[in-house]
Amino acid sequence: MMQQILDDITAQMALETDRGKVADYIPQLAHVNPNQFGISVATPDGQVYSAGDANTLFSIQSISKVFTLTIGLSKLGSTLWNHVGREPSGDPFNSITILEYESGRPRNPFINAGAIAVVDAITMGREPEEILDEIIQFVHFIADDASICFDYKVARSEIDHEDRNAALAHFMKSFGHLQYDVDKILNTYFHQCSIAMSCEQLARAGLFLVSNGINQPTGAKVISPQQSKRINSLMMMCGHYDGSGEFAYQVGLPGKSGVGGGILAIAPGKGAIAVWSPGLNSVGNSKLGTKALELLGERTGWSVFSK
Ligand SMILES: NC(=O)CC[C@H](N)C(=O)O
Repeated sequence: MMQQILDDITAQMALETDRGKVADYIPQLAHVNPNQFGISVATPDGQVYSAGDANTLFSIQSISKVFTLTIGLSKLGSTLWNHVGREPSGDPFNSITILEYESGRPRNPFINAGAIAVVDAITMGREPEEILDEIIQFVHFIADDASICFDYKVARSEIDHEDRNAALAHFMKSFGHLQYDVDKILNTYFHQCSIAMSCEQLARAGLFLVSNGINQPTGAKVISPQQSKRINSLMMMCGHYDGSGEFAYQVGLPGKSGVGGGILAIAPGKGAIAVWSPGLNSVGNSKLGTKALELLGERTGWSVFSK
């Protein structure tokens, strides 16, 4: 049944001619072939269903912000919210405007400024290498896969074109809102965004958010039930930036997108869905990925707003 749904969606996506636009402000991502599409669903009973290019590695980009938020919440608990807010911004992911009105405190952990503030919060005096080691080990733990690694070419490409993110970070620092060296924080941030994963790996990594903080197939206790619920609610409200309302309306699931064209969506109690197609819509979210999740929602009835 699930396999059939994924095969049907993949066949339908192959017919799409308008596939969106690959992110080119990170030159290394501009080389990715836009004709690719993959989808995987991991369920708490340990099954993984896949179709299309589900084993191809892609740059998870902002989906990594879910992982650093999880690390931040487990390390700092509710004091994390001294560093970052939890309201939707209604602005693009790299916008600077509200930062000035709100004294350098980013609206939420999923816009770039908020994710940079989370990196600052979890730095705790350490060098980027140490924090990155913690982040990648955490990803290995939740995905139950030690082969996952950074894509250093993508990270380098972002460092070479860092102006906007550097502006956000310096602006926050000018308000006293970042504690550590901006270059080091950005170095960590760009590497976390460069992590390369397949849909299968990403769907498995999302399983802890399906089952109240526990990855059921491995038994790994990742985070408390309350924190898991809260991460899901942040994904619902803020995971697609200024496209979050539309995504909630069309799909009805907590989700987090990245400019690499991936989306991780969580159907609590049912499954984690990872979808990837590199072409983006006008607000920087995967065009076919969003469409595929709409179709999946229709076929499965997996929306947190329906029964
Ligand atoms: N939306 C995204 O995926 C943005 C992440 C990207 N690394 C950036 O900072 O611009």
